[in-house]
Amino acid sequence: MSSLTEGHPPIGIDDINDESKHKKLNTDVVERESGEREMGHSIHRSGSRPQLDLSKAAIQGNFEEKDPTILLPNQSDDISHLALDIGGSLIKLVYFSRHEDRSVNDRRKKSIKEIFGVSNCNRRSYPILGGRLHFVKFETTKINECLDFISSKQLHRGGLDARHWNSDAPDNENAVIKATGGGAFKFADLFKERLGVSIDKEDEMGCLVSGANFLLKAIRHEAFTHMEGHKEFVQIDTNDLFPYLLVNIGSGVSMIKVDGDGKFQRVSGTNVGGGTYWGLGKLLTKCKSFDELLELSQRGDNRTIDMLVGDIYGGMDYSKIGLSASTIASSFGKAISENKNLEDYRPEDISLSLLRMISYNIGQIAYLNALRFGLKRIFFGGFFIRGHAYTMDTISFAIQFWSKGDAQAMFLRHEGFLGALGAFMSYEKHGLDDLMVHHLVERFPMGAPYTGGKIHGPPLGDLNEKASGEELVGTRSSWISDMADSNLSRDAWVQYSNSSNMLGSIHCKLHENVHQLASFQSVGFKQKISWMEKFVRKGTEITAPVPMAPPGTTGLGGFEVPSSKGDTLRSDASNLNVGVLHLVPTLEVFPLLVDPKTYEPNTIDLADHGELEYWFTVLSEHLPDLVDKAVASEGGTEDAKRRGDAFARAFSAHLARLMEEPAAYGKLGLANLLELREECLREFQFVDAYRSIKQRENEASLAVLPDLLMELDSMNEEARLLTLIEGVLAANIFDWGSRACVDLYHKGTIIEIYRMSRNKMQRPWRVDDFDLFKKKVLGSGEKKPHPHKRALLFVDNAGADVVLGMLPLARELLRRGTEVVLVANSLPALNDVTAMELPDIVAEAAKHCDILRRAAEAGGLLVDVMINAADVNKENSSSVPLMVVENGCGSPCIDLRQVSSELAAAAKDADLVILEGMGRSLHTNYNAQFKCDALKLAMVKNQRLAEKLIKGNIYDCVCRYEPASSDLQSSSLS
Ligand SMILES: Nc1ncnc2c1ncn2[C@@H]1O[C@H](COP(=O)(O)OP(=O)(O)O)[C@@H](O)[C@H]1O
Ligand SMILES: CC(C)(COP(=O)(O)O)[C@@H](O)C(=O)NCCC(=O)O
Ligand SMILES: [Mn+2]
Repeated sequence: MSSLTEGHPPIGIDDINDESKHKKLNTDVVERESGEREMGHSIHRSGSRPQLDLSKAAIQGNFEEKDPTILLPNQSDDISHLALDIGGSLIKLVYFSRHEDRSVNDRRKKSIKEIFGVSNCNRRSYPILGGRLHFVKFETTKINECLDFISSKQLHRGGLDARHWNSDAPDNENAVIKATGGGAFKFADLFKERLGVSIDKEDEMGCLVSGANFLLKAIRHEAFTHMEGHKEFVQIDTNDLFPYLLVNIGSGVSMIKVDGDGKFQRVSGTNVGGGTYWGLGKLLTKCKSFDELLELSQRGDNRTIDMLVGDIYGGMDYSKIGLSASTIASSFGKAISENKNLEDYRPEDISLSLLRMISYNIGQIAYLNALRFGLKRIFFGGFFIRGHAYTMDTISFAIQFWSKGDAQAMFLRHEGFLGALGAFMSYEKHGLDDLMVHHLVERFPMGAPYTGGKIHGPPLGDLNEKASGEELVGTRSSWISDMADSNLSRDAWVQYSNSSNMLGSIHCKLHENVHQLASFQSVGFKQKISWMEKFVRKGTEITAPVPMAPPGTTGLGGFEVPSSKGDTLRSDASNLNVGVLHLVPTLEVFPLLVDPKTYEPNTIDLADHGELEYWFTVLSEHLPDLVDKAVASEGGTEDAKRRGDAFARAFSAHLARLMEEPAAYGKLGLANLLELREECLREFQFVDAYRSIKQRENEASLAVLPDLLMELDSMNEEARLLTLIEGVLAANIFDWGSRACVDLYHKGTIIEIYRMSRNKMQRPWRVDDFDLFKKKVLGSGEKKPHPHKRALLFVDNAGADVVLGMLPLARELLRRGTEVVLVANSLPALNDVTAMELPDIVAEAAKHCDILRRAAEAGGLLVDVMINAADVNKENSSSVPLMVVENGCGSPCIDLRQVSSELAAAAKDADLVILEGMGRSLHTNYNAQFKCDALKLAMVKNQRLAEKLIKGNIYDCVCRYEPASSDLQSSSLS
């Protein structure tokens, strides 16, 4: 909007929301990209970072410069494109980064592709690229910082895919960057001079509109209303989006009537906008930054300076025309009658009066234009809004007031980035048009600062605080050598396996007492040695404390429950409200959902403040234990400790931010919080915090599995089915994410409780549809039902949960002729088993069980050297297959709107879904309805949830069976 307001005063604060704020701009940029460690997983939604190609790295420009840019000429980073919106006040930058498919050579995957016919080919003539969209802003007065940023990230070089995106740019010589805003004209020469690129100018209004249309169609929680402090996301019906009024409040204000994609008209505008507030505010209050000015307004009282209706009418309302005494009659009007100078007014009051004046005025003009064209919906964008509650409330109030509730003001989370996004969209064949809501996953990295693959402390103490870049960067020479020495992870693993064995044996000794006690007990009861007794004796292997870093080394004793910031300014919207958009074209909606439109994954609504506070406390209190596990999982090295601290600080900062504004990252549910924690661990390079715990639990469980299977085989089918379900429920107690369970582990009693609940599980369970399920599987009387064709078993935890619970159940289904697909996480989360780990577990189990062996062979799970999955299938055509697919996520919960394409393919022939565990079947999907039969199994390991959800107690069980909706109809008809 620079065309409306030229000649701005210098502006104080710069913001880089890319991954965080950094003072040391140039070096940070390179640092943060250098931290990639191979995760060893096929990554759908990872926070992984690419390795930098450091060859021929050289300092660009003057060596004596404080923060010289380091050029990595051979580093493509697969950056594909960059687009800019250079406004009067701020430069907005949207760039895309792509990562190569790093999927590992997973034998499971190959056979899955054969079986389900999943292919990597895209039907389009050009593919939608998987990758990430980043959003960054700079002050226009600091354009050089922006150029440095582009240059250090090599964004202007177009990367490998430049030709693909822009056929006019065969090489960097003629590189062209799409840009909009007045600065695209004003600074074109500077771009040519500094970066050697030409600016391709795009129409500003067109960009605003295409940016807004993209966001409204593709981002689930983009638009929201804000009234009296209450933020509510609006579900946009993409088929009923137009027409609407788009009001972009930048330096100046544009009002655009939007009738469709590319169909719009700028119908009005005003020169009294964001630039006016900031410019006038700066003169009147001597504020140094926009945020300071906004913060002042929060403590202001505009009545000291505004002339109110009451001031004119002697304290009375002017009720005849509907004006109350407190209505502003004239902004700043009191200043005329009082004999005061500027210094006599509080800057706080001035700022508030100015903010209200401008917001009301814009609201009123917007309303008049909506009225003029009969538009009911008004979307507000532009950085003037800055996610600021009071500004939004003021505008909403104005629209509500003037339209008498007829029109609605809505705001956009990517408020200021509409134009830049639109410019990005103007590249031909960007593929974004084809993206659907389920292809996009938004992540909120904290900006882990890397040097040479190491994270140097947390970047943030408080989100309003600037990152202390200094401590992150050593001298220039050490910085370069750090970069060259970035491959530390292998050594760390070797070190870890040695030290963990040693510590493990010490702990074994410490726990010998518990061990002995357990065996005495079993002798005392004079029970014959059953698999359970063996398992109890193996108990020390399971409950022994995990090797930990020496106490106190993580430097974090406890974590205060984050408290709301009260009336201070919310953290800068652009720092954390807008994340990095991951474009994952392989994600799909789970095809067995009855109605994906009304599906809501979360069971607990965190909009309830009491609920929010409770879960925040739970997560905060779990943090020290999690950090210990995470640090131990990386060998307890100094580097791991530092990262542990950094992770804890970053996650606490997330919690604090969300406590302050729960909807800051979109609609917040418990699943989002649990996933955020895992993502945050990954950002700080904790690949799998519970790796060794999972391993030892798997081993202990596999050792007793043959005996369990024998015991099961001695039962009749009715008793067996019940025992199997009991087994799943009881084994769900092995959960390292539950505070109560972790306490049981530490006391060494978890196995006792497991044994107890397994030996005498009390039916009826709190939710008990077992008889219904049994009827469906076994039939009643003479009538033998058809077996299910294919069952999807969403498995949960490693160890007993999967080995002694879900695998035996899978085996029973296989034996009855049902194909079984084990659905497991793509990435680790707590102690959940992953799809990568499952084939080895199955292979081990198959050694002692023919049913599992044949099925696993038929499913291509036992083929180490894949000959040809098709042949294997032919050979085993008599066996129903057991398969493993990844679910596409790395969280203890699952959002079925975004699952892997292989899961979606496997679901096509499935007629039974079994969801197991608290995360997948209670926190999420408890109320999900499926087109096929569904069984939800979990032990409730949290007292509050038990009370709330099932009016029961901790350790109560849920066995919820819901037949396919068509079955329901036929049974109600008969
Ligand atoms: N950190 C900031 N620095 C300057 N202005 C800011 C900042 N944050 C929000 N603003 C507000 O945003 C306005 C610029 O909004 P923007 O949408 O970027 O418009 P433009 O394209 O005209 O620069 C400023 O005039 C000011 O009111
Ligand atoms: C993280 C979990 C959902 C994992 O449970 P699972 O899905 O493994 O059964 C669960 O442990 C949980 O909700 N924990 C937090 C609550 C608590 O500590 O009581
Ligand atoms: Mn779990």
